[in-house]
Amino acid sequence: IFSNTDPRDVTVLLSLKDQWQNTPPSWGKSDDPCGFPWEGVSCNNYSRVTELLLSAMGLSGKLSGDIGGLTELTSMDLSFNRGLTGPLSPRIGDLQNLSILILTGCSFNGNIPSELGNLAQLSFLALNINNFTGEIPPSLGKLSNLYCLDIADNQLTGSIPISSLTETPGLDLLKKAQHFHFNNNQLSGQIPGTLFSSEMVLIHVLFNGNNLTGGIPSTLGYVQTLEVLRLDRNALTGNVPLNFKNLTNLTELHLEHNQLSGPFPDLTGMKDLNYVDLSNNSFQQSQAPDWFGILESLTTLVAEYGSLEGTVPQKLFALPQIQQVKLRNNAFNETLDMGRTIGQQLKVVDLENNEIAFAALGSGYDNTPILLAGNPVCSADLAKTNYCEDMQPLPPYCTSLANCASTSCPADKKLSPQSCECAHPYEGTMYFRAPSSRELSNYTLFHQLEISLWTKLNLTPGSVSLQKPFFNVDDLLQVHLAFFPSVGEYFNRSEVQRMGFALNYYIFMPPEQFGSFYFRPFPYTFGAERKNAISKTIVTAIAACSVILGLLLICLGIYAVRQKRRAERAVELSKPFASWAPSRKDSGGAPQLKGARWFSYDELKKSTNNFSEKNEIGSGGYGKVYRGMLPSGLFVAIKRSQQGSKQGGHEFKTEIELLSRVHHKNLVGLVGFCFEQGEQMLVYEFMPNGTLRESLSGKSGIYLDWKMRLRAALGSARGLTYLHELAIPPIIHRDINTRNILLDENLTARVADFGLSKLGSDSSNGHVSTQVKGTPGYIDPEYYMTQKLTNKSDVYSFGVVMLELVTAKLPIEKGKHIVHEVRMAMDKNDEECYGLGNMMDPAIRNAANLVGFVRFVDLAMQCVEESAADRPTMSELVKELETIILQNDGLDTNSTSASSIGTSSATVFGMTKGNKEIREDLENSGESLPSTDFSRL
Ligand SMILES: Nc1ncnc2c1ncn2[C@@H]1O[C@H](COP(=O)(O)OP(=O)(O)OP(=O)(O)O)[C@@H](O)[C@H]1O
Repeated sequence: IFSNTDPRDVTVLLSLKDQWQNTPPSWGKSDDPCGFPWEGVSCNNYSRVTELLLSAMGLSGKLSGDIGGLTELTSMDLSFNRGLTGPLSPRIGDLQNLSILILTGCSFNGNIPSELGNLAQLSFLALNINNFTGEIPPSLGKLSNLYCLDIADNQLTGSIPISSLTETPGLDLLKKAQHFHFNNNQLSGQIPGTLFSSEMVLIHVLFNGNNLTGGIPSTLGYVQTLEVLRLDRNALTGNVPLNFKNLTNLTELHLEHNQLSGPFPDLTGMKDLNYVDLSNNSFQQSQAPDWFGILESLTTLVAEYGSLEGTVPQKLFALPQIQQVKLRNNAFNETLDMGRTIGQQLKVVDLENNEIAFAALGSGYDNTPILLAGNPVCSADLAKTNYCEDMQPLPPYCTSLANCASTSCPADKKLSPQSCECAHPYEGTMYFRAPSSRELSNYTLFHQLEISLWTKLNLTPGSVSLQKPFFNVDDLLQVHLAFFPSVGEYFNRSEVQRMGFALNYYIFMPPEQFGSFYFRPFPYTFGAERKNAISKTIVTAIAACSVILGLLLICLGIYAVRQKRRAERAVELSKPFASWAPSRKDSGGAPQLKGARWFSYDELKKSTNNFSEKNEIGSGGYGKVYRGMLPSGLFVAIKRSQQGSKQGGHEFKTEIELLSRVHHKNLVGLVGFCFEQGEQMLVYEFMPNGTLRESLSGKSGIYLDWKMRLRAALGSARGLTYLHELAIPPIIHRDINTRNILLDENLTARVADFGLSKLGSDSSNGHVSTQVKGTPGYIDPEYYMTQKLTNKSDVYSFGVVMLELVTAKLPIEKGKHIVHEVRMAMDKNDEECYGLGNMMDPAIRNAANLVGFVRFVDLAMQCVEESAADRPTMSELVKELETIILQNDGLDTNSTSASSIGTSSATVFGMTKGNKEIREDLENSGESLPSTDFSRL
């Protein structure tokens, strides 16, 4: 029997299936996990399994050595399957192609196998939240490509291994690592001085919650890239190194709950520091340092249980970002004078249990709780005032169920805030490591989080419930979340998998104020399994048929009522658009569109021949795409959103307002939109010559020679430059790939699909408030890890596009990433092909002279530099591409139309299409076009 799966891999998967309980229902339904896909299994063109993604599937059992047989595996994610137990087999070290290994939130125990050190490709290793014991294997130091090492929340003991002269490896060799997450273990001994050096690029060093002793090594001060440093809750002694003040990129510093001594730390140079906690140490008695009043980014200053004396500096309260000043249990003893100007964001000043005898408090900060209980002033001037009482904090935020009146649900279900119906939500806890706000009752902030969750997880607006946020013992903001299905009571497996993936792979990014996070889902019981149980009961209880029939009728009744409610809800949801229809006089809510117009549903229906299959030209994340012809004869591409991808009315409005403002010859323009009869459609200019990918794969019949590829690169780079630098507000595309670069009738490259784009940030640090997924293979690894989105993330994706132009290969083929492959193959001594002879697209390899080839490849490789700071900007890229094009016979760089190069008839082998040809296509396909339309041709 023909099978699409390599028999070796079938054997391994069958063995896993036997060892595990609760595998997805599709497992075992066929003997061909690639061909008749088993959920969570992905394969390459060579029938080998490359991905095993089974996060939060409720799996239980062991992971035996058989897994070592999946030798082409590049990604394995078994996270949050609490039932997975037992030790990790050393054979995991046989997975030579593994790049991502995520076993977070399972119950694996025993030692971390030292064989993991053999996985030379590994870039992401997450073993956190398990029961691993023993020491950190020094062999992990051999993982020279490792980007993230997360072994937090285990029971690891021993010291942190470093390399030695006897050639034992150690973690000091991990020069590419950006994340050392070792927190909440039982690690002991000193933090080795040689662990850190100036060559390292660490962003997060999380060593909190261990038993580390000795001093903080001054070498940490050399790691200039550091952004978050957590050494709290250890037993560290000695002085804070003097060179700490040079860590100018640090945003968060936790040194609390240690036994540090010496002078109070000097953090003067930390201009980006926004959160600092130095509480519960043994620093020398001193006045408050100068930096209290000069760190402009500071939001939270905590230095409780110390021996600061003298005055609390006035300037501290005037810092522009300051929200919390927590200095209780110190020895401040002079008059408290907060001055006239206080920061707009100031939420709490806690100075309880100091020795303040006088306070000059004006009226400017009536709304800021100032806690002074336990100071002499409370027995004198301020006695019996609010300042001296225990303040009751406002209740924390909870998603409102006020609309659902007093509806209650059985114990196993919960009330959906969106439909007010009882359902089985997908639940979990989200932990935020460094939120910039400490306000737990802030409606706007938490509601924004809900909106970003339902938008990015493709859920119905309002279907996220967020309960009682609080700061836990680790000072992480902990939030309970429940996601409700849009239809019915249950999510299906692929929906749960999709949400789990988005939340665990940082594809979802919360609003900027929340910063980095991790998510721990609760096990989910799927509806189908329940139904199975029910159906067995039915079989054994055939005699009760009539009762069941009766029940069914009742269900039908309930269904009808629900449908009615849902319809009412849909009407309600579209209310913001009621004023859009041109017939309405009220234009208060009308979108501010520039050059795009409103279409009625009937108009678009007619233009696509009733959305006929023949008019379908593709489909993507948003929904199906149809070709349509307007009465004017203009061809358009109509993107019709499918059920899951519909947005809230206001969001849709904001999006089209944004899209309609963007006009550039290298961008696919928005012609209009439709928001009617429950439909959301975007109408774009039609690009008759398909996508760049279709040209490179030969599918569209359009052959692009070297010069045309250069033009395509320049054109799309110009389009992107416009988005980044000229659009107001600036836009980061976020999903640049060769499917989103289209070719118009002149073969000019036009960047499309801003559906995933959101407003770029005006601020230079490039944070944005929401995040969306990009396309695997094109996603900037730095963005992926840090969740900080900048224009440079587009530059990375564009670099991948440039490599595709050279090789015609997909960015990930046979589990290998194009960037890595090109980097390995590059050979500066090979003047002609730069070492890429075997990788180049044969269609251009044999051409006589590829002028500027080496420069082009170099440029592409700069774009895909690991660190965003090393990549060029889009406008720099445009200049470089123009220079390369000029080298090519002094071509006119003003034309970015690929066909305008050279003698077009000689270089364009395939037929390119213009409007006329499309019409002919339609006629030949026998498709009926509205006669009125035809007469205008
Ligand atoms: N303006 C257009 N003109 C012509 N064809 C288009 C146009 N826009 C999209 N298409 C076609 O429709 C297909 C689907 O496009 P769409 O943008 O919805 O998805 P995608 O970019 O392939 O994937 P994703 O939504 O995941 O980014 C494209 O591959 C392309 O063939």
